[in-house]
This record gives sequence, C-alpha cells and structure tokens, in this order.
Amino acid sequence: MSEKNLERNAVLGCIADDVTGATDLANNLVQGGMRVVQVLGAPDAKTLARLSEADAIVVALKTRSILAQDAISQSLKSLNALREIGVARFYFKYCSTFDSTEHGNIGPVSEALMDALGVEQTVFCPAFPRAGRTVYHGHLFVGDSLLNESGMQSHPINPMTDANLIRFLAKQTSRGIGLVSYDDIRPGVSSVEERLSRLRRDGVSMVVTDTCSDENLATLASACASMPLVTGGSGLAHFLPDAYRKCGLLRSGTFAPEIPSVKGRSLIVAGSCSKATTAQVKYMQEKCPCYAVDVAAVMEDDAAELEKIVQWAGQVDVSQPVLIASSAAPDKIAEMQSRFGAMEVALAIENFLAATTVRLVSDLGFNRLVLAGGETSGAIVRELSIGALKIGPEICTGVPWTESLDGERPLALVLKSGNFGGVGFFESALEMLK
Ligand SMILES: Nc1ncnc2c1ncn2[C@@H]1O[C@H](COP(=O)(O)OP(=O)(O)O)[C@@H](O)[C@H]1O
Ligand SMILES: O=C(O)[C@H](O)C(=O)COP(=O)(O)O
Repeated sequence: MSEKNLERNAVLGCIADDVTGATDLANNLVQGGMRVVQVLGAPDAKTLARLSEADAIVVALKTRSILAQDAISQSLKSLNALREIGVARFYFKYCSTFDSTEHGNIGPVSEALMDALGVEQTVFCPAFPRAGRTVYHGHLFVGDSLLNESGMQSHPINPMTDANLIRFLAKQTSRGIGLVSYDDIRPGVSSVEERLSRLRRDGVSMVVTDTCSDENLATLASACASMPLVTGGSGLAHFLPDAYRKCGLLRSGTFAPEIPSVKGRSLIVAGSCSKATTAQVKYMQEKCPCYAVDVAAVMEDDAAELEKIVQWAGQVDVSQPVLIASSAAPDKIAEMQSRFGAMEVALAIENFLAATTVRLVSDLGFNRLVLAGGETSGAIVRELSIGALKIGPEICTGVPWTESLDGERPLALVLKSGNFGGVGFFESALEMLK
C-alpha cells in the first residue's frame, strides 16, 4: 500500500467495554506512534468517515456490566461501522484485571466478533506489565498478588475471585480455550505462531496468553499482527503499531500529543472504590475542598443531595480544585448494597455523579474534569453528551489527558481507570495544565 493510501485508512478499529479502558488503550496506541481518535458510544459509518486522519479509532462503549445481548449488539454495531469505512483489523479491549463475572460479557462479545469476522481463533492478552498486570500459567497477577488477593475480589460490581483465566473464561463460553505459555513465548515469534497453529488445528479458538514482560508483549504483537481480531487489556496495543509498520500496514513516524488548552475550574469526581482511587482521594482531601457523597441520602432523595453539593461547590474559591467522592471501604459498600441492592446502588451513584457533574459544568463553569472509575466516567461523559475525544499526553501509565472534540464548550478530561495512578495522581494531573 502506498504511503498516501496509508494516510487515508484507519489501520485498527478498537471496541472497548468501558471508557477508561478505552483511553488507556488509546494512550498505548499513541505511545506506539499512532494518531488516535476516541469516539464515545456505538457510532455509525458516517461519523467515522470524518476521522480519516486517524491511524486507529477507539470506540468507547459502556458494556462491561450490562446484559450480554445488549453488549453484543453495541459491539457489533461498532464493528460494522468500522468495517464500512475500510478497517480490517480489530481489537476488543476489556480490563487488564479481566473485570467481569461468571455470566459476564468478555466471552460472549468475543464470540460474536469472531463470528461476524469469520475468524477461527483469537488471543486473550489482558497483561500490562508496566501497570503491574502479568499472566503466568494462565493465572493473572496484580503486582505480586494473584488477582483474587489483589483487592479486586472486593470490586462493587464485578468481584474477581478467580485468577485462573482459563477456568474463568470457560464459564463464559463453550468454545475451546487454550494457552500460549511463557515457555512458548520465550523462544520468539515463530514459536508463538507454531503454538497458535497447533491449537487452531486442535479446534482451540480462544487462546489465553501468558505475559511476564514487555518483551513478551512485543513478541505476541508480532505473532498476532496478521490476526483480524485480537482481544485484551491495553498492554499489547503499545507494540502493535511497530508490528504493523514491519508488515507495511502503517506509515512511519510518530508525533507528540498536545496538552489540552482548556482554561477554567477543575473538578475531580471519584466513583471508583478501588484501593488506588481510595488512597488518591485520601491524599487529595488534604489539598482541596472535598465533598463525601452520602450514599444513603442519594438513595433516599438524590435531588436534595445534588442541590447540597451545588451550593457547597458554589462557595469554593474558583482558584481551588473541588473533589467529590463516593469512594468507600468494602464494609461501607456492603452495608449500602445489603440495604438497597448492589446494582441499584451502583447505577444510582453513577447517575447521581453524572447529574452532579453536568450541573457543576453548566452552573459553575467547571471545565477541567478528572474522573476516576470506568463505569463512573462512562455515565458522566454520556450525560455530558461528549461524542469524541482527542488523546493528549500521558499523566501516568495507562491514563492520558484528553480534550472533547464536540459539545457546547471544550472540556479537558481525564478518564482514569480506578486501579491506575499513584497516590498524588489528582494533583499531578492538574499540575500538567498549569
Ligand atoms: N460508596 C459506594 N457504595 C457502593 N457502590 C459504589 C459506591 N461508590 C461507587 N460505587 C459504584 O461502584 C462502581 C465503581 O465502578 P467503576 O466506576 O468502574 O470503578 P473502577 O474503575 O474502580 O472499576 C460504580 O458502579 C459506582 O456507582
Ligand atoms: O485496567 C485496564 O485495563 C483499563 O484501564 C480498564 O479497563 C479499567 O477499568 P476500570 O473500571 O476503570 O478499572
């Protein structure tokens, strides 16, 4: 394909099951040298056709924790729109901690995408070593802890209680599941390719990959570059652009992403209850005014609680960032869930934080938004009616600044995965805009 043609067609179309995972993926593709645009919600081909300069298009859905049939329908709509504009390679992105449940959507959506593309095999590569996610003998580790001992076992809506990905995925699909082990990867690309073809011959269509290092990811990216579909966390995406360049699929050269040029008030909204976000909230409470959301009040009279927050935020000096957090410890979460129902609380808080953010943006001029949590961020960007994001520079591993490309006024946004970032993340993110 001539260099000019390479300029025209997106090489890779990505479908992500939550918005923070989508920006995490987009960030890794940008780091690999791709020009990336992220769209929010299942698009149509007409919308995508306008993004002709992008090497990769990332479609950010909110399908991780919804009914499988709805997740499949939104994912296939996105796939069809991407195919209609000529995209031929696809990436289904889910969490590096494989966030799902026994009846979750990773298996069903992967099956649907494989069937729509007519592919016999794909890989499941959640690992992201730079973020401490590795896989060994098919078991997922977060740092030096097994997934089910990492804190993810207490997740409010998808507690991860089994680190064995093969056993866990088998509960979501009846298709053959196999493993490309560390010992298959260590010798190099041809060893991985031989293992994959042996598994394919044996009818194994879903292949979990061990990954202990970035070097393993680079090997896997080269071995999978010809696959029409790959699935995983964002780690593999860091190395795919180079693999595509080596196949002549992607133009050479890289570019420096721009920091958002949005001036104005800063708002931090934390709905994630992960260990990382809880620590970040605790740190930031010492640095700026913080409102701890009263979950029981939200469940009983959300309008009154929202008005209280708007009044409170209106008293804060405009030069100060404002922090609103519903994050809580597992025992407090359990108490609310037993009183009101787990999904009822989850959805009520997502919708409450979304409505609150819209009010603060429209009434008090907040336009630099740092959002913590995948489901939380998805609800907020949907309520703000943001359709597309330009990917900016990385703040920490897996989390970039972004800027809205549409809507009434430009917004600078951080969509932070709950688990990502150090304790001072919120402060560091805002420092970058000074
Ligand atoms: N105090 C709380 N009690 C119960 N559920 C909560 C509380 N605060 C937030 N939640 C819910 O927990 C879920 C957090 O998910 P998410 O935003 O994806 O965070 P993460 O990125 O850590 O997974 C959301 O559904 C949110 O509404
Ligand atoms: O951890 C990842 O791979 C992604 O950044 C992600 O999917 C995060 O989802 P979360 O719900 O924000 O933890």
